[in-house]
Amino acid sequence: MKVPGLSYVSEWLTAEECDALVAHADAAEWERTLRRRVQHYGHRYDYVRRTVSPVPAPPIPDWIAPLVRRLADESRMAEPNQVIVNEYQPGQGISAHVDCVPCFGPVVATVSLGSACEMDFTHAEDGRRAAVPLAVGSLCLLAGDARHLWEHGIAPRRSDPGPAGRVPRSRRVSLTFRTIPPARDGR
Ligand SMILES: O=C(O)CCC(=O)C(=O)O
Ligand SMILES: [Fe+2]
Repeated sequence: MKVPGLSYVSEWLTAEECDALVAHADAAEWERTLRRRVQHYGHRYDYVRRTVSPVPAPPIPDWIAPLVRRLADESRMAEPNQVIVNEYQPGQGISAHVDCVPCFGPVVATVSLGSACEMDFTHAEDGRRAAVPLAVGSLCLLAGDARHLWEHGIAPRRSDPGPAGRVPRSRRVSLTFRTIPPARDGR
């Protein structure tokens, strides 16, 4: 099953780039307010109110800025101004959701570091389902229906199905890039 509007770029980052990004993330401060640890840059997202928070976030750091520029240079999305770093230990996931449509621009991009995982997509209206493996170093872009009509989530489990049996997860770190439109950016 294909998810319309989903683009997947394998090996967008090299293994060395992935390792360096995880090391930078670990040298930065993790927030522990959710079950999984996160870092918010550019703008803070308020998970309770489900909107962009007026509470300021640290600016996008130098170790992430080259990826922001690269996404824009490759015309994958309008230059992102918000980045959330998520950490998933084996057994942790994220419940099915659509990223806030009015808060963010039409493309949301995620890179996967540290461990592969399967991302589950469910059509919010007709219930169609698709499981998309996200490899280390890959870039996953959600636009169109994949961005607006399909929910995405990660099951809180310790392994994923693979071509030759279950594949154990290890610690995964993801970077998700979003573009807050100017009207909201100016708050
Ligand atoms: O970690 C991921 O790959 C997805 C994160 C996500 O969906 C989100 O932060 O909205
Ligand atoms: Fe999301």
